[in-house]
Parts: sequence; C-alpha cells; structure tokens
Amino acid sequence: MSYALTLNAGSSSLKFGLFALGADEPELSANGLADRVGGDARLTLKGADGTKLRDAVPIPAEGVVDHHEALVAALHELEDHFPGAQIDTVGHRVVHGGMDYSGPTVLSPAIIDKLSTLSPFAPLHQPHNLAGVRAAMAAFPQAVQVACFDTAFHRHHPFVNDVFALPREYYDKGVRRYGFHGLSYDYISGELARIAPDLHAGRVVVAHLGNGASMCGLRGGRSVASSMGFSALDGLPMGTRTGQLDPGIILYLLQQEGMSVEDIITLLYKKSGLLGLSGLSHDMRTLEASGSEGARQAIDYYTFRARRELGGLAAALEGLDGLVFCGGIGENSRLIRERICNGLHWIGIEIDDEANAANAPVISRPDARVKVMVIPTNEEIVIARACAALGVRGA
Ligand SMILES: Nc1ncnc2c1ncn2[C@@H]1O[C@H](COP(=O)(O)OP(=O)(O)O)[C@@H](O)[C@H]1O
Ligand SMILES: CC(=O)OP(=O)(O)O
Ligand SMILES: [Mg+2]
Repeated sequence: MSYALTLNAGSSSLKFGLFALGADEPELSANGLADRVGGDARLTLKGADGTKLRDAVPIPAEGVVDHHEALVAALHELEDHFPGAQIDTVGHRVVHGGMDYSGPTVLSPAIIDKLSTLSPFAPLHQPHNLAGVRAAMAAFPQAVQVACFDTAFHRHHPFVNDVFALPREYYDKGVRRYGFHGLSYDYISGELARIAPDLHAGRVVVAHLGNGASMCGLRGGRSVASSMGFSALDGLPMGTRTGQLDPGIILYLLQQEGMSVEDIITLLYKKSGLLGLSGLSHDMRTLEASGSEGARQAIDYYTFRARRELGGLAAALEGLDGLVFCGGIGENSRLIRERICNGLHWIGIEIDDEANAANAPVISRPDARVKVMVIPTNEEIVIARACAALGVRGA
C-alpha cells in the first residue's frame, strides 16, 4: 500500500495527514495537529475514526517550538503508530505560487528556488512551507514532493480583481491581487457541489476565519474575487495581522517614526490584528472569554470589517445567494457568526439562534433569502487528492 503524507504549515500550526492511496478517493489513516507553534506547542494525533492516539503531548524543544521541530515530532509519532507505512508522495501546502502556478505541481530543486523568491510576500508561511519541503525531502528522498498552492484557486480572476492601480509595469512584474486560502476554498466549492448544488451554481461568499482570515466570492464554484491581495496581510483583520491598511501609514512609519523595514514587517504581521487592538491575545477564544474593553473593541472591529468586506464581495458578485463560514473561528464561534450576520439583514441574511449555537450545517432561517452554512474545511484532503493525481499510486 502506498501512502501520501500531507503537510499544512499555518502561521501558528502544523497540520498533517496520512492517507492511503489506491482507491479513487484518498483514504485517511490518521491526522494530526501541532498547535501553538511559536510557543509551547503540543501535538495531537487522531486515527481515521477520530480516536485520539496522542492527546496534546508537549513537543520537546529548547524554548519555543518552531515548525521544523513540530514536523520532526509529527514524523516520530506517525512512525510509532504506523510503522513501515510506505510514504511515496508528500503533498505540501505552499501559500504562494506567484504568477506561474495555477495548479498542483511536482517539485524540483529549481522550482523550490523559484518559490523561495516569493518568501518576502508571505513571510509567516512561505519559509515554513519550504522548510517543510526540504525536511520532507531529507526524510523521504525517494518520495514525489507535490506543492499545492493557496494562490492557485484564484489565478483566473477577472483583470479588475487581479490588478492594482499602479503603473502597468508592476502588474507585469507580478504585483497582483493573488488571494490565499485557495485549498480551503477549493474544498468548500467541492462540498457545495455535493451537498448544495443550487448554491454552488450561484453567488456565494466563503468566510475562512482562522488565524489568518479571508473571504472569497464564488460564482459557479469558481473564485471571482478575494479579500486578500498581493500578500496575506490584506482584507480582514486577523490574529496578529492588520488586514486592509492605508498605504500612507507605511510611509508615515518609515518617515516619521523612523522604523526599519524589519520593524514594520514585525508590526504588520505579528503585533497587529486582534492582538494589537486588544492588547491581550491573538486567540479569539481568549478574547471571547475576556470582559476587557480592549477585547470588546477588537471583536467589534473584526466583525465590522467582516460585514464591510462581505458587502464589497456581494457587489463584485452582483448579488448573494449564500454565505459559508469555515476555519477555526468560522466553524466554532457562535458569537462571531452572530455578530457578523446580525448586521446583514439588509442583504437577506437572517440566522436561527439555535442552529447557530449548535454549529449546525445550515444556520439561516428557512425563510431567509440567503442560505448561511457552516462547513468544516479540509485543506488536507485537497492536498491528498493532488498527491493521488500526481504522485505514486498504490496498488
Ligand atoms: N470554540 C471556539 N470559539 C472561538 N474561537 C475559536 C474556537 N475554536 C478555535 N477558535 C479560534 O480559531 C483560530 C484558529 O483557527 P485555525 O483555522 O485553526 O488557524 P490556522 O490559521 O493556524 O490554521 C484561533 O483564533 C482560535 O481561537
Ligand atoms: C494565508 C494564510 O493566512 O494562512 P493561515 O490562515 O494558515 O495563516
Ligand atoms: Mg489555516
């Protein structure tokens, strides 16, 4: 039996999966999560039926745990529970594919070098993604390494949603509105086709609200516009990232505050968003539990910006038939969904409080014009499917 290992390095987590290939659809054997990467990370491993094989075991490290240490711990656990599983294909989430990649790609050293030139555009992700590729190449030298890009799903945007109003030479050089979280949107689009084909054929905004957050406008299941642009900073406020910002602020920071480029990168990517506004935490669970003024204002801003962005995407779609929540916050936080939806009655969004409290698949009222759904996303299966298509198929 041939297996695919999937790796998904998020800004604060490493998600991984082991999939048996051979049948039409890759079959999950186990999946795991190292969360709070960058802090006191812990590793959880679950079997295919959801049984916990390991539960929040601390990952050994000197000081904070980085993505490489998280990967080493993950491989160690998989070897322990699935000794001898033959990993022929490793599929990687790589957030930035630049102008050239609009689908999954088998990696070569030359392609990896090219992808590393995109690291400055996604400093929280791309270097970790590529470190994962290099570590996997060392651990599994015979395996096919497949990259699945967050940007690929958005590469067919119409020109007006792909361009900035800069002189044309910058567009030609690759300064474009790429959009991210494409593996998640690809999965949601596929799920809509399966469980809600009418909605799939229509106009849907998907809100991927995790540590990173963005919204995507889908028409006929294809991405038409995204709240994220050139980098994973744009659009919605996030755990530690600003979201949309007047570029004049960057000039002010450089000219008046005398900040270095490095300082500005740290400020925009790591110290802003929910953490910066609340002065308390980047973690929505902590903010919801806190009664502080800062936490309240951070949640107010978060939900307000989500409503504004949704309005903009509905305009880009020329109407709205559905709204789907996914990601750690979108799938689990009744409060945030309620706060976003309660300001959107004018567009036809009305949610049912009981369904919302239960994280039910459909949370809109039966008579509401816009159907609102909660669909747990699954970036890993999208990567595993690409491995099955491009890697070594099992017997
Ligand atoms: N029950 C919950 N209520 C509110 N927020 C939650 C809940 N569960 C998870 N979250 C939030 O989800 C976010 C992490 O989302 P996730 O999609 O796992 O992140 P990543 O972008 O690292 O993959 C954190 O802000 C966390 O607080
Ligand atoms: C692109 C991005 O923001 O990813 P994540 O949500 O995993 O941080
Ligand atoms: Mg994520």
